[in-house]
Amino acid sequence: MATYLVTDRAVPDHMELTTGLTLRSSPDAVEGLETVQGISTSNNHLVIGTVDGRSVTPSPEASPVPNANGDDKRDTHGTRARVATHSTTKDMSVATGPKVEHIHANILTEIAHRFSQLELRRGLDFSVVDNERRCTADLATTNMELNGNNAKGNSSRTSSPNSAFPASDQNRLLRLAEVITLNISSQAAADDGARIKVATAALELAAAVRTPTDTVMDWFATMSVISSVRLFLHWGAFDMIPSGEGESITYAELAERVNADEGLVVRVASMLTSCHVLAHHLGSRDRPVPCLSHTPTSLLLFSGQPMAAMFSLMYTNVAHVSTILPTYFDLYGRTEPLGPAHIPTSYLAGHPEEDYFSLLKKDETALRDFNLAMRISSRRVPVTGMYDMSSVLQAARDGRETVWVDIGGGDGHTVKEFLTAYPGLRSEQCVVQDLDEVVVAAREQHDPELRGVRWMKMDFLHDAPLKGALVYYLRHILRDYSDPVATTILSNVARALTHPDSRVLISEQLNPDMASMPDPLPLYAAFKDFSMLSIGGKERSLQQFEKVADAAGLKVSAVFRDRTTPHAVIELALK
Ligand SMILES: C[S@@+](CC[C@H](N)C(=O)[O-])C[C@H]1O[C@@H](n2cnc3c(N)ncnc32)[C@H](O)[C@@H]1O
Repeated sequence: MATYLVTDRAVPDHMELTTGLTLRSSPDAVEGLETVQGISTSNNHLVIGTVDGRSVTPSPEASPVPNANGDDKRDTHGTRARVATHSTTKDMSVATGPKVEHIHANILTEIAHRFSQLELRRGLDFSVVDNERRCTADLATTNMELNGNNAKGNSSRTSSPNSAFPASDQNRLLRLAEVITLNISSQAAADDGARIKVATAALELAAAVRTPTDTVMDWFATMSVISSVRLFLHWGAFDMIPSGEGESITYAELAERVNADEGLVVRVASMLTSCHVLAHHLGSRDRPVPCLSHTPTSLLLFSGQPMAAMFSLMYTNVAHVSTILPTYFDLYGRTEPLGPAHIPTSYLAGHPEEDYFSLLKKDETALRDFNLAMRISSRRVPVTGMYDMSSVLQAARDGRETVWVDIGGGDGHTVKEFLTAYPGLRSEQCVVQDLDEVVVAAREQHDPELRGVRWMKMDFLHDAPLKGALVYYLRHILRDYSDPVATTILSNVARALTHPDSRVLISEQLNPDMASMPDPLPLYAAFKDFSMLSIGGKERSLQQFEKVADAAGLKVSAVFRDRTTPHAVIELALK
């Protein structure tokens, strides 16, 4: 058995290498392979021959100069080949007919990958070890023919001799595929949990089968999407596109409305149509001109929409902050920011001595956007349904004056959810405490569903909340702060626990403990934690919550986890 190794290093001497190997693809082979006839070696380099000896070297009149990333090319015969023009240490020498060209190892990986998609006879196993940009082919014989039969039906879990993926990866990939299939077809498909499972598994599956180059290129594309969305938001362009059923706007009309050159609008909009944020089409039959129309995604980006506000918030706290993060950590040291002041966002704003919320309350637009954006998090993350409310409802029935104090409750949207879900809880028994400006703005909304709720100003960094309530509820509060600040906040809350049955409820993402975590954090959970870094906050594991609670004189008395998200309610009581 000979093993062929496609690598960005020279093929080692000790490997058993064979010349004259004939691999022939079927007439209807995957595009790009139809000319590949043989793989053999010469001078410790892998050699690919073509059926008719033609070169796959791109001619000058062929499409533009290819690069070492392996851009698609066509030769003079129209043969699709992926060729790099210059040799680097990462390139492989490849003979194509009589000529020798340098082909990047990634391209060979791609070729190997495509071969592997063909039905291979007599035990040929051509597998791709993607993350090391290496592919291996174990050949049962040295003169092996490929035929083009479809690999249908060969879905064996344990042995798939012609799989593109190493056996070690196959089980994981099949498991992910199974999660997708089961959740798509299950009765529970209407359940949001099933949808989340499908989306998460599909993302993981895609990540596992993509090439490293694809992955990195995607980052660049994402950066460009962010930049183009930001421009269109700033120009009010999403608002200018008519949103009625079947309505659209020409690029020229949009350019006029946003006071920009049409050419510029076309380029920015192309970014957005390419990733389906907006839709491009050729207008109506009677007016066939290039047009733009909304998609369900772009409708979220109208001004005043919570998602548009969340975009602005995330843009500042993640994308914009990234421009100063290296300098920030050079200056303050490579440690978690302690805050509340001297955090990356206050450094970015040119006021490092300020904390996040004092900066926010000085900027009316930013504050409004922030409060609006918080509605997204309550939609995506459950508010009710986790905590066992029986003792709360009993206290409400017993007529307790203050049952529920929402600390940092913003405009009261979470209290509203509890009041709606649990009619036994009366609005007069609920208090929302927040910064002065926030309370004033919330009161001014005169939300009829919050009539009766008591609004009180407080600064949780310094003050104790209203004393003697049953529940002190902190949703998405501690994660905005470092451990020392979170301890200060909890110590202030603990001062209000004058009644033996009083409880503190922390409603936040609950990360697994790193020490016993078999898998990496899901992307969404990791991103939420990372985005908190810029304001000096963090997402925590139970052990981390226990630590801050303990330092504040409290103990974890119960944990209520959400069924489908990493969110939980952690109940604390006096030690
Ligand atoms: C991330 S939001 C959470 C809002 C709400 N609890 C939710 O889950 O959607 C943080 C809230 O804490 C409030 N806040 C920030 N600093 C505060 C302070 N020092 N004292 C009281 N409230 C504060 C903010 O105004 C904001 O309403």
